Amino acid sequence: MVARGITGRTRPTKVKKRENAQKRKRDDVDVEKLEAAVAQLDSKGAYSDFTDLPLSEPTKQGLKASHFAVMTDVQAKAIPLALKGHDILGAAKTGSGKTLAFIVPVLENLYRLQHVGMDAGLGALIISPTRELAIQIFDVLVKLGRLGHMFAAGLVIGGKSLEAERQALTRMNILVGTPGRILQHMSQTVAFNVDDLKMLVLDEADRILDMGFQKDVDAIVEYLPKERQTLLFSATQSKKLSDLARLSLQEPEYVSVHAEDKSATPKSLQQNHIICPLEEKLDTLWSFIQASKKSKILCFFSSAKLVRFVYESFRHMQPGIPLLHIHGRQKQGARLDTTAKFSAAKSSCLFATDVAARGLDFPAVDFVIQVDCPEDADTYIHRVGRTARYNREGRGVVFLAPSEEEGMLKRLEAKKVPVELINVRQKKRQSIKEQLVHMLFKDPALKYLAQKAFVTYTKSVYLQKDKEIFKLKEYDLEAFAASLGLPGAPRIKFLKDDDAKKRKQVSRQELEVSDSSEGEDGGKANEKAKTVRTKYDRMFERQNQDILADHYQKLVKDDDAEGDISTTNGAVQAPAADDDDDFLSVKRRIPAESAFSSSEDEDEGENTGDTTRAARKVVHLEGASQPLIIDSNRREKLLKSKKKLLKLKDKGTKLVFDDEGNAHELYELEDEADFKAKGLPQEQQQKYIEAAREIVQKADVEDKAAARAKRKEKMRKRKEKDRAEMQGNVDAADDEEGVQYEAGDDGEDPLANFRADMGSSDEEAEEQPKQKKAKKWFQSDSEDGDEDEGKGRKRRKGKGGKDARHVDVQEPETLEDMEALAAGLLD
Ligand SMILES: Nc1ncnc2c1ncn2[C@@H]1O[C@H](COP(=O)(O)OP(=O)(O)OP(=O)(O)O)[C@@H](O)[C@H]1O
Repeated sequence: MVARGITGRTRPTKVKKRENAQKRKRDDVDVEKLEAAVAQLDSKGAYSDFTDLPLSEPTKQGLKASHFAVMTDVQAKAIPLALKGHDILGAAKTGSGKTLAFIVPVLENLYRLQHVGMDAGLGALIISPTRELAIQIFDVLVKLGRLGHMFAAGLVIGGKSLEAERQALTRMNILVGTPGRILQHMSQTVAFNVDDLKMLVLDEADRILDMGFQKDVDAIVEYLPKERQTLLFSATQSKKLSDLARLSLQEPEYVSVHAEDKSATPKSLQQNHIICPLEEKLDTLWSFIQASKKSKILCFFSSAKLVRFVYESFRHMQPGIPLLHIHGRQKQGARLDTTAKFSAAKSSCLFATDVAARGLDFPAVDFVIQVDCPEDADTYIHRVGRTARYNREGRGVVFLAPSEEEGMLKRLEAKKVPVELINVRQKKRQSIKEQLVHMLFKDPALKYLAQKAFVTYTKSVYLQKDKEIFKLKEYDLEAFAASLGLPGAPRIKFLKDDDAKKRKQVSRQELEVSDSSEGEDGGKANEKAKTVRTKYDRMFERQNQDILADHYQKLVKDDDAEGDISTTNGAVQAPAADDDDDFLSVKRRIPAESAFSSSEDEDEGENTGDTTRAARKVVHLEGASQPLIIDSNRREKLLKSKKKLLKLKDKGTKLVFDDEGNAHELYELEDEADFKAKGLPQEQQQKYIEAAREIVQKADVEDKAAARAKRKEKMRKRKEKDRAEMQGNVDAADDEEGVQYEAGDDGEDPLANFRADMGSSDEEAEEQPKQKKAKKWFQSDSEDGDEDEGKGRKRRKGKGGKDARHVDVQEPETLEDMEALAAGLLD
């Protein structure tokens, strides 16, 4: 047999061509003899050894080399039937050798058909529910066929390059794989030819045919020829007609070797159960492991997260036995590594999900501990079947919560599984709760894992079909969370949703009641209607909060936890109005700004339940007469801004100092007695006004004289300057020949006009450069915009000299100026 390991497990053949040809000749002779022998075979005969059966030389050699001599019951019954080409529905206890019961017929039937070589195509397809089991089957196939068989066998389980598998698939005669990957190749690999398939085998058939694989398996079967032999094997076989129809079984033979047995599990298996509340599971498991450090233990949990949490936390506590873990979310390499390690180990503890429950043949497992209750009796049987295999001894212990006991035992009894109650020695039970709390406190990742473990466990229980066993309300989830080291039970969305749905129903019913009883009890009904979810409830429901972040935990008051717990206790409660208030009244922390506050005091007494009032605070500012009340976010921010705070402080007062250096306010009130001694108030007022007027008049005369002197001086300077300029211009004109000033129509020099104006009035001449400014004062809006008129005025002025209506004025500076200006305008 050539095991062309599609997954890299290659065993190259170096048989020479000549030797091959000789072998084929020999095989042909063998096949003829074998066909005749099989035809003679009594399919229901009593055979005990493999040698009793008409098997090919290579198979015989393979069996011998693997030390398989005596057949197990299932092998003795199933192999003769299968050799004769019957479809088989085989059920036998765990560890009873079902694998050989289908591997031997596969090798033999294809051998007799000489379905071998590249051109033959796929002759047999073996489907397994898990990768690990597929690998195990492939190994048995290789082991048995390695001596002399010429088949090419392959393994397709995913996790490897699809392309590499494609290349090898076309040459395969026997293929082992998982449903998903097989279907992928059937639909995508063009050269994968299954048209001539002779045998289809389903190991753990009940699992492969159930909901999880239904679609894939149906699709695979569609690709296969109807004329084929089909073998189904499992420890827990269903005989559903619908399943048989789906697989086109033709008059199948039922091989149920242990159907008459008292027990559905191996006799060498000792089975017990203990009553263990959820919150005591980890303590009990830890104590058990501590007491069995030399054993090989396999522990089953209901979720991958729980497996990871227990593995990680127990590892931290150094149990003194090698720990391993396996679950479906691990990478293929890690899973294979773990199975190999556990198989090879003498003492070890493997934490696993049900991915390791079926078919895996770990040698010499001492204990199977079902820490989480299995979903049904079949799962129990498969799990516990990892020990006491092929007549070896083994022990199974299942932990049952008080609420699970009755239901589970009933199911086990119905399946003929004898389980005996034992007690845990309380003296030997160690509590690891404190250690877990400490570890979770130090390691947030572990805490997160614990939260996830809690949620997935709760979810798995919630989703269990058998409600006679799994009653979520009966578990103390708070205590369970505490036993994982968690400070409280994480809020669970599906419970919350469930709760919300129930609450909705309750409130709807209440509303209906209130509608019908309106008028009678309307007020009360309204009050009840208020208990419908608030926007905060809805807000929290919107979050993806399978697990809540810490700050949510703090924000969400205990009502949420109570909500969950109340569900578990069977009481459906609408949240109390107070709870909402609790959420709203999260106290605001106000930073102490010592630089600005001389004293601070919490105004707790003002807490009226209103958000802002609840956080009210009074701050006394230095230099402020009024205390500052902080009762809003805006005011809180104000405390941080020095600039804004300055505005709140009082303004300073201006002081004057007397000769002795004493400070006085600018306006100080006179002593009343002194004031009265000076006479009546009216007389004093009159006197004050007269004195003030005298001072003002005197000051006015002085001011006017000073202003006049200043003006005269200014005028004198200007005249001197103009005279000097005039003199300079004339000299320049005399010097420069050809430069003529253009005369007006009347022959006047334009500059002459200008000079004449200057000479006409000293005052006007003085203000000439300030014309524009003068205009500003007296020009009306209309004049300002009337450009044409201004031009016309200039024209008139240019032609006829000075405009009669035009008065050039200077900006008035004193009262006298104003008077002079007014007089000029009137003229
Ligand atoms: N005829 C035999 N003689 C000796 N050992 C055998 C024989 N048949 C099977 N065994 C051994 O018995 C063990 C269990 O076999 P196998 O895994 O086929 O059991 P199974 O019935 O498929 O169990 P499960 O239901 O758990 O899948 C294996 O270790 C196998 O090597």
